Amino acid sequence: MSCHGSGNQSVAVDNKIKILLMGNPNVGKSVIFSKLTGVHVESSNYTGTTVDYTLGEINFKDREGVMIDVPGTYSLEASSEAEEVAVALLEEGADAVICVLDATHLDRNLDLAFKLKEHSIPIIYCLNLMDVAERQGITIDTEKLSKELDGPVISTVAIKNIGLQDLLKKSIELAGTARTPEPELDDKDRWNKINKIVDKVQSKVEKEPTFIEKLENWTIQPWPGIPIAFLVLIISLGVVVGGGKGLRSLVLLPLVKKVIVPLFTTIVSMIVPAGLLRNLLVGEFGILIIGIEWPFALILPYVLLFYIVFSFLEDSGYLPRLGVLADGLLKRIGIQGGNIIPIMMGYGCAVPAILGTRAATTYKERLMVAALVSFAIPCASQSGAFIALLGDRSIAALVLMYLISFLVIVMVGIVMNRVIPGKSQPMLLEIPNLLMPDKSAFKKKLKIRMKHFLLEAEVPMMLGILLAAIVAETGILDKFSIWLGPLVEGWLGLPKEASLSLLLGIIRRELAVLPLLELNLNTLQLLVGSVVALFYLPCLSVFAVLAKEFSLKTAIAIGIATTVSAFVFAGLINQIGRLILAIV
Ligand SMILES: Nc1nc2c(ncn2[C@@H]2O[C@H](COP(=O)(O)OP(=O)(O)OP(=O)(O)O)[C@@H](O)[C@H]2O)c(=O)[nH]1
Ligand SMILES: [Mg+2]
Repeated sequence: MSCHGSGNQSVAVDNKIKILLMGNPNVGKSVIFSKLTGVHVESSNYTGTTVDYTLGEINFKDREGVMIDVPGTYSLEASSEAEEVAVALLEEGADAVICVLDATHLDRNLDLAFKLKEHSIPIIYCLNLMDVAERQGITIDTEKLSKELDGPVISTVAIKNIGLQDLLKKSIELAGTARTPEPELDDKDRWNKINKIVDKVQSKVEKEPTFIEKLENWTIQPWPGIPIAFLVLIISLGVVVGGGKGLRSLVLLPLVKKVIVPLFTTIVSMIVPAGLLRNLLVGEFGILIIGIEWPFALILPYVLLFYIVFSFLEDSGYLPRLGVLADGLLKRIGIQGGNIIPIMMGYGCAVPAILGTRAATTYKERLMVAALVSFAIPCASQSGAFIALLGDRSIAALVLMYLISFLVIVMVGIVMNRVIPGKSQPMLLEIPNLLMPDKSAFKKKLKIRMKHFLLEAEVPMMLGILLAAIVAETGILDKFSIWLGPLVEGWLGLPKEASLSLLLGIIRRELAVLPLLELNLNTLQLLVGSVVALFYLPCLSVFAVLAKEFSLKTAIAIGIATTVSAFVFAGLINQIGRLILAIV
């Protein structure tokens, strides 16, 4: 059983042992949870991966219980929505708390441990990331630590499943026992106590820094961090764009065009008589022709490669380092460097990116990041469509489109920073250790993301294509085109058939791009069409998540703002482009 919570709802669990997994962000709680309950939850090497709780069942011998993966928190004074969830869960009570400690940052982690001690729930301390601590020359005497904390301490390497069964056993044994809450200490006393404990239990041998440790330092300083960031960007783009193009033109397109499409056409022509139904199936916009080619041969390779690269960057711990380097730039538009993670996530899909903003410390920042992501950041499917559309004709046009997107992000950021009341607050941007991504976790993550893409994107895409086939076959498209003529043909300089993009773009963002593939456009028209698609309406799922996380009014306001921008910017590019072409 698994259950994902949302916000403030209470977790009622009848007669079962209830164990909370708590700790600072990025200490391995979600990995421990997934291994002990068998319920997969996302883990990543940065703070704030888990922004809501998940419930899973645990069994040990004949005892049954539930475990709850709680969002990471530094203190028990909630400073973000994700932390609010953590505090609410603790206040609701449990039979035991597993306090997960990062063995490489014992002092900082003990701060939360002492805060938990002020509650009466029994605590089991899980000293995780012991492999990384060892790599860094850190040894911790767990027996001494256990004495100091007056509770069991179990050392673990969660990703290798080391120590987790012991942890579960101890937690179940201790669940429900009584513990006297300890008095609250003021900050100074608490830190004195923590420092004394760390001195007693921890020893560190100074070693010559390893290459990874050197890289850890290099990647957060402007030199050589910025050149490294560019290198990472170029390699990532090479893999996604180059690899995607190769996969598409060498494997998928020939397979679809030479094998699947002729096969379907032959079968359908044999069974279905010529007419509307046959056209819907295998005609110009046939669901069995375009419905297979667009999602599987054009979009899928880019989405797959994007998630391979992104998941690698995510699990290696590199993304927050980019946040440090971009902090200065992002601060100018009123957001902290840590928000680079939801922004980068937006290049995959805006939905998890908007949910990820729950880790931001102020409402203003949450709203700004969510709006930026909905505004001008193309999702992976849309990028795939752009590469398919522009990449083959003109790489310069493709680069120009991403530059426009970047410029608009900066402009929108500056405007929102002025208009939205409130201030952004310094956000604790913790820099994780650089880690080699765990293979099995990586594979699982990729599988889940691709499954999600197939269900959430491919199905609506095929429905959109069916709609396209219907409007094209029934003549509705012609009427729609006449109606939109002044806008599409006059202002944007596109052929009237491009109206189909506007119609389908309501369903999914990449569907605002793909119909343009069939229209023989010149490079300027391609760029104009792409810019319309870039800003056009957020897709339905993004609209829904904006309404849920903020309000319907906010979702509508963002939708109107992006759509108006789509026509204004694209039209201006068309008019200016024509002027330039006329002069040249
Ligand atoms: N090397 C190593 N990596 C680990 C270990 N435990 C977890 N990790 C990695 O540490 C990172 C953080 O793990 P998560 O489980 O996402 O951390 P979390 O505590 O749930 O973080 P939040 O959800 O942000 O609070 C991931 O990249 C894990 O693969 C471990 O024992 N050793
Ligand atoms: Mg987590």
